[in-house]
Amino acid sequence: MLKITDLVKRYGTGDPVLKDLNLTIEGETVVSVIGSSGAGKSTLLRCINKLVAPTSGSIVLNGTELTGLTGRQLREARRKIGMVFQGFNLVDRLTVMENVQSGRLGYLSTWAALTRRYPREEIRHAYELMERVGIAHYADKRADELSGGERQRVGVVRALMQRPEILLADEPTASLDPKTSEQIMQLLRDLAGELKLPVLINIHNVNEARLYTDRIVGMRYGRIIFDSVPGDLTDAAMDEIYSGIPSQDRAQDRAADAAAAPRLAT
Ligand SMILES: Nc1ncnc2c1ncn2[C@@H]1O[C@H](COP(=O)(O)OP(=O)(O)OP(=O)(O)O)[C@@H](O)[C@H]1O
Repeated sequence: MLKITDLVKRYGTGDPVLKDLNLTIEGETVVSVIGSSGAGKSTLLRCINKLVAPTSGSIVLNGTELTGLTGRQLREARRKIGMVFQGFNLVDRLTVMENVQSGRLGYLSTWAALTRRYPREEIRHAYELMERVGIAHYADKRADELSGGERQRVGVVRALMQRPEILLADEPTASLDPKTSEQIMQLLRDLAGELKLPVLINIHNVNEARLYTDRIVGMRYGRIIFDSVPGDLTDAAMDEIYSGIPSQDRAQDRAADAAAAPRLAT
C-alpha cells in the first residue's frame, strides 16, 4: 500500500507546487493522474521515487517511510519502485537483454554488471517477462532497432526486473501512436492484475485514463480536486480540473461573494 499524507513540495523559495496532498493506493489498483500542464503530476511521481525531495509530509510504501531515507536505505527503497518513462530511457547501443538487466543493476555486483554476467535466475526471469510482453525474440537486438511500442515494452520489463512493489509510469504512451498507446495501457493494466501490483500513471490522454484505469485522480494547482472511478468524471468535473480557478479559491470567492451580497443589496 502507498500512503501519502500531507505532502508538500516547494522548489527553492517558490510557492508550493504540491499542497498538503493526501493519496492512498491499495492492492493492484491502476490509478491515473490527470490535470493541466504544471498541475504537479510529475512532481508527485518524482517525490514518490525520491528523484526530488519532498518539503514536508509522509510517503509510506508497504510500511517503509520513504521521506528522509538516504544512502543505502534509499537505494533499497528505490528498488521497490519500478519506473516507466515517456521517452523509454533505454540505452540505444545495448541489446534488449542488456537494457532489461539494467533494471537489476542495483542488485548485481559491479563486476557482474560490467562483464554482463547476469545470474542464471535473472536471465530466466527476464525471458519470462519478455515472453509475457511479446519481446523475447528481440532479446539480442539493439534497442534502437525496435519500434516505439516495442521499446516501451522493454522499459516495462526493465522496471519489472526490480520485482517492484509499485509501478510508476510518467506519460508512458505520450510518444506512441494511438493504437500502440492502447496496447501499452492494456498491458500495464493486465500486469497490475497478474503481478498484484499497484500502478500509478501520469497521463494527458483522458480517454485512455477512463478506459484503462480503475481510479482517476484529478490535480489542479498542486491539489487533488477529483478522486473517483472513471464513471464519475463528468463534464463538470473535467471543467473543474482543466479550467477556471482552483476549486478551493472558488469556494473562498463564493464565500466572499455571499458575505458581500447583503451589503451590495443595501
Ligand atoms: N525542477 C524544478 N524547479 C522549479 N520548478 C519546477 C521544477 N519542476 C517543476 N517545477 C514547477 O512545478 C510545477 C509543477 O510541475 P510538474 O512538472 O510537476 O507539472 P505537471 O502536471 O507534471 O506538468 P506537465 O503535464 O506539463 O508535465 C510547475 O509550475 C513547474 O514549473
